[in-house]
Amino acid sequence: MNNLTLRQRLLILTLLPSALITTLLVLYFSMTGINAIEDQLRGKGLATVRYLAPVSEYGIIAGQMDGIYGLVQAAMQEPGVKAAIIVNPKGRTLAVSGRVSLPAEIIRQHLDKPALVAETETWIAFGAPVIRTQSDSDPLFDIAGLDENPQETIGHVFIELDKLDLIERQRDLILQGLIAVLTGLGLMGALAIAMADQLAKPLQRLTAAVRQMSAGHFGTRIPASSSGELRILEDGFNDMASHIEGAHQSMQSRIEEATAQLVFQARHDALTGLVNRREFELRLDKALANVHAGGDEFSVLFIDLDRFKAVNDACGHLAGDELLRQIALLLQGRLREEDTLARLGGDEFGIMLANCGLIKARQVAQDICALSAEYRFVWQDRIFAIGASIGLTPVSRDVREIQEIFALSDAACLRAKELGRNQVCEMAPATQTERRRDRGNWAGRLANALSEGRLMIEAIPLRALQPGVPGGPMAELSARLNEPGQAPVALSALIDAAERYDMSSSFDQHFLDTAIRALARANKQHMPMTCMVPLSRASISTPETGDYIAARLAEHAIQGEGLCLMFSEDVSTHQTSQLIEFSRRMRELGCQIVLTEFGGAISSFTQLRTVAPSHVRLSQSLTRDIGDGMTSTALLRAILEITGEQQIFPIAEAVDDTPLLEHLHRLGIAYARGKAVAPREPFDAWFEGVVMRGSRG
Ligand SMILES: Nc1nc2c(ncn2[C@@H]2O[C@H](COP(=O)(O)OP(=O)(O)OP(=O)(O)O)[C@@H](O)[C@H]2O)c(=O)[nH]1
Repeated sequence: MNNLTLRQRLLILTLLPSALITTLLVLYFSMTGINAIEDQLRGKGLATVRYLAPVSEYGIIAGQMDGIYGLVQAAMQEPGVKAAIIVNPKGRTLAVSGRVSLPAEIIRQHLDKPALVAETETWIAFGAPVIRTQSDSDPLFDIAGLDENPQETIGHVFIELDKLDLIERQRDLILQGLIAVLTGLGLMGALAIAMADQLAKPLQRLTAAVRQMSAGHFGTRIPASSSGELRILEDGFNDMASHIEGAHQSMQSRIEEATAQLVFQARHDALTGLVNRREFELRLDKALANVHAGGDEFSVLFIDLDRFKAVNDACGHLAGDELLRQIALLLQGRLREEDTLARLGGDEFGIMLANCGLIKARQVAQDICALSAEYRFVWQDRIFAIGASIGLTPVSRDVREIQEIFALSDAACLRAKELGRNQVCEMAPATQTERRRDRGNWAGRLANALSEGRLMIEAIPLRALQPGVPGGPMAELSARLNEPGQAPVALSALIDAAERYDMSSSFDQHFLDTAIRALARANKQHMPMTCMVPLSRASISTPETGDYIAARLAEHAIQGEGLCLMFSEDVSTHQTSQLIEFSRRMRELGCQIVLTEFGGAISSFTQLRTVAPSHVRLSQSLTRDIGDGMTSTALLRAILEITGEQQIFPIAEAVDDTPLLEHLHRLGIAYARGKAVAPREPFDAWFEGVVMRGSRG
């Protein structure tokens, strides 16, 4: 019963009792009808013999066989009579008509009065005595003995009635009963269905509408077509649905607004509203792919403002921010719609000049130089002159990946600074021949640096800002290539070169060896220590990296505890499955994973679940504007909440001044690194001084 719908239940409840009552009533009336027909037949039989007996008297007494025969013939004319017999007192037949079924012993029996004498399924027989009655004429006939016995039985009459007619009528009666039952049931069924529909249909509509609503179709409404309480329910549902839909729509639009804002923030710089470095990289990537596909070549400008720090130092960061905003407008004014202007960080801007060769790009860069030189920044009663050092790179098919554009433009910009600022320097991508030569050069330089120990490993110390986070000496490993007579080469350029010339694994192994050796020594002395080792993209893809780490840990008989392997968020986005597998293996060894550049994009949050890092190093774009940037603070708070729930420690980088450090501490950031924490130093010096002797930090 529980599985039945409301309509079915209503139908059962109304139909079942009425069907029962109708059937009983019809049965009762049919049975009464059948009995009446039987009584009628009996009455008719008795009446016939009652009539036949006296009229036969004279014929029997007078022995007029013709008369008696005439009587039985006449009886046969009655409808339903199948046989008629007149017998003498001894049962001998005097006259008979029809097909007699009565047995002889019944015919021979003596009857006192008219009675039913026999009955089968197909016929019924009645008999009556023929009694001699005294009449006025009797003495004339002088029949002997009449006086003495006036009630003498002088014979019997019998008639047999056919019951077929009776059966037929009974059958008709039952059939009529059945028809009555079925008609009644049909009518009641139709009535019950109409009633059930009237009640159940609106309720079914309501149920379906509630289901639709709970499935998220908030526009669902039902026709308010019922009356009474059902109408109140329908109207109430529609009102409720309207309210829910309204609330949902306003919530949805707020979510969409917030999402759009987040997406915008993830792609734009909060201070200037320009696209940020990440978005700039994406657009460069797209444009480069287009060049490789035969599309237009383009040019890239890297701009580093000159003497910007002086504004900050003299008038504070608010003034510096205002200057950055004004410069953004100044630059934008010189560009076309199809060009992209981005703030890459600090006082650095990037420009992608669409469909623009070297000559045209040179002109734009010169114009920007001139504009920047002419520009004056006025803050309160002070006026500042700044300038722009610009690195220009024309991008052709010779460029293989955007890292090359960054390296070339960076180097060109640096050169412009070195040559006296406010000027344009160009760096064209290497041709195939130059590349081969360069490869030889770099490969040799890196190989020599590794074998001759000229690759200086440095420690960038970290400080725990919160009381509850794991403490102890902690440092991120970095490297610098020191070659005689050459400017030192920074880590990013080294990693770039190592990746480009397939030397990543030797490079990474050098880092790993340094860290694992130090961890083993610290372990022996029971000194706590954490080393964060940056690994290249290539290391993720090869299982050999995991094997190498496992082998080195085993060789020094230590667990991976204290060894944190660092990957940029970019690696985790593009090589997610490899990173998941790698981090699983590392966790088995007791090592931890650090994701860097975290929070620059929404995709970062997905990595938290898949990669399950122990630490995240926050994107500089999040902490740079923290002093006055409400958005960054809000974003940081959101990140802290999410990472806090998952026991992931956030690290802030480039923390160069004490106010920022204090601000981060107040916000709840777990660790910080930068000039305000401790300067970078050779790893060995840090290890001996901070870890082994505990003299600093
Ligand atoms: N006001 C403000 N200052 C910033 C922001 N981001 C970075 N800075 C500061 O900008 C300065 C950039 O340093 P530099 O490029 O060495 O300064 P500079 O005076 O332009 O030096 P040159 O490029 O050698 O001429 C640093 O002092 C940063 O602290 C920011 O968003 N707002």
